[in-house]
Amino acid sequence: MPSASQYPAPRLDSRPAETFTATLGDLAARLEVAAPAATGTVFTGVALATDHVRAGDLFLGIKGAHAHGARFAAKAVEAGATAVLTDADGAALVPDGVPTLVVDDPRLAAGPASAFLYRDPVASMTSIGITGTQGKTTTAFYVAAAAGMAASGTIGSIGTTVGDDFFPPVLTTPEAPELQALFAVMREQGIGTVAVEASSHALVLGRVDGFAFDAGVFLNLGHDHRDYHPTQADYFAAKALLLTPPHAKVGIVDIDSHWGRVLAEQATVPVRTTSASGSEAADWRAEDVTLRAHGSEFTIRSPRGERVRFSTQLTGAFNVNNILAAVAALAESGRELADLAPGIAALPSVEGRLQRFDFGQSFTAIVDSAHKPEAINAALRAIRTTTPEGRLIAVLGANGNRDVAKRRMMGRFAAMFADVLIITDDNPYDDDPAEIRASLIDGARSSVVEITEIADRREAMAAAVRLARPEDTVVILGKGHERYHALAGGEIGWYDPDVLREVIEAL
Ligand SMILES: CC(=O)N[C@H]1[C@@H](OP(=O)(O)OP(=O)(O)OC[C@H]2O[C@@H](n3ccc(=O)[nH]c3=O)[C@H](O)[C@@H]2O)O[C@H](CO)[C@@H](O)[C@@H]1O[C@H](C)C(=O)N[C@@H](C)C(=O)N[C@H](CCC(=O)O)C(=O)O
Ligand SMILES: Nc1ncnc2c1ncn2[C@@H]1O[C@H](COP(=O)(O)OP(=O)(O)OP(=O)(O)O)[C@@H](O)[C@H]1O
Repeated sequence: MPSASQYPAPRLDSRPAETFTATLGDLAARLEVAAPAATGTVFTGVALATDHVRAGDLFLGIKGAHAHGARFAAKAVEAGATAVLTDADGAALVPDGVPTLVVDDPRLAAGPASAFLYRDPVASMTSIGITGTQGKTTTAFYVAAAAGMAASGTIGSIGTTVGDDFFPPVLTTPEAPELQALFAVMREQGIGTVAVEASSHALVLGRVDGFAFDAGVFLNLGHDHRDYHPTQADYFAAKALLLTPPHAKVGIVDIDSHWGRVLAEQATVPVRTTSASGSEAADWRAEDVTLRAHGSEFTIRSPRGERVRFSTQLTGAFNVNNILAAVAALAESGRELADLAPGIAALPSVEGRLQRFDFGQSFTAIVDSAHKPEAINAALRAIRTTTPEGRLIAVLGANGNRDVAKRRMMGRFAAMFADVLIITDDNPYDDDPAEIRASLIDGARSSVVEITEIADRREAMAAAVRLARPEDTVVILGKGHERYHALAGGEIGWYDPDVLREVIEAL
């Protein structure tokens, strides 16, 4: 059987095939800044990291947390950059004779400059931006499925899809030069709809500047992703940026949570609200919801009173919220509600999101990417409520080099739902793996649960499948779509579904 552990080699380049050209003078006019001396200098691409520079690029010298990017201008020119865009401090670092355009804030110019070079590619398609602590990836795939997968694109933590083509992920939301280049590739491929996960980092760092999404979706706000944001208010403000002009033409806000209701009041773009819990105040509602182990069925009611029955093969009440948001975003961007149901019903799974596998085993086997407390809570609750029979056997680890304070809580949430918990390693990097496992076990002890510690991830998965009876569910948490296992000695290739298949076949 071919291994699923290799990303399919992209058939496309991550930059458009057509050569786009612009001059520094034209760009200065577009950005409304003083023209540089070398106005006629031509550039054909944009890059903000020397590793990404191709011949003919404009290199963006941006002040970062560690260094001023303009320090690397000489390296960028060596790699083929024809010009540099930077601020006044950066200009002093650029070698003499290199054509340089000076702006106040080069990071904020990255989006507009890239969109300008590629002739505003996203304008030719329906674009949906999605933010929230949980559900971005799933909602992006629902948008693409509803609009027709073959003519849709998604950009997010699983990577970038362009119809059937695929690019592995670098960041959840790529930096603006890569994002705009991907939009240009999508335009060349005839993509009609694109769904983009907008992380809070991306919103703050201007990665989605330079264009307006047709609709910006806000799903929810938890505590899981706070490392970069000092307070919850700061985290909320970052997410709320998506619903601030010029980022989105209309905002779709899920008001089933506190922060959604706050945002619906505060957003400065026109807002349409959604609710899957029967809120009369919502413009878009899900009604008559039936949840099953293998998905759900419900009716979506539009603000105009239309009612269309939807179904999904994906588990979890939260997916009703995700579908409602995806559907409202597309419908508010001009799609017919009734046309959206077949694609949603046909979506078989989203990679690593409560993904079920049938390798011929008698029990239910699931792989899920949950690696933070709230996501573990949501995933295991969804399995437990829709599969009350049988035992839930969960395999759990925690990443090293981050989230130290969250490990006990991860163990605690897992133990609330699992009958058997197998604690193992999940990207320990150079942290002490035994210490990570001890924190998880410490948190899990607050509930009565059978806990086994098996450091080796493959052995842990093998133990889980050996324990499982036909009525049981085995869930492998943490990696989902990831293709690596990061150990102290370095990363090794790893794909949980492949290992799961191997340990099941060895039964
Ligand atoms: C915290 C954060 O977001 N950092 C971003 C920031 O890095 P930085 O400020 O540390 O950059 P720096 O090291 O000081 O370098 C300054 C500049 O010099 C450039 N440089 C540096 C060295 C060199 O040899 N050549 C070169 O060109 C860098 O590309 C950069 O433009 O600017 C860089 C590019 O300008 C980003 O790539 C980098 O994202 C890093 C890779 C990152 O890991 N970001 C993560 C945290 C992130 O954005 N995550 C979110 C999801 C979060 C979530 O789901 O919770 C995401 O959207 O992926
Ligand atoms: N609307 C939602 N509300 C609460 N939990 C959700 C929601 N949607 C998905 N989840 C849970 O969060 C997990 C991650 O979902 P998904 O990958 O779609 O979110 P994400 O925002 O893209 O997260 P990440 O950036 O970590 O990949 C799912 O497996 C599920 O357990």
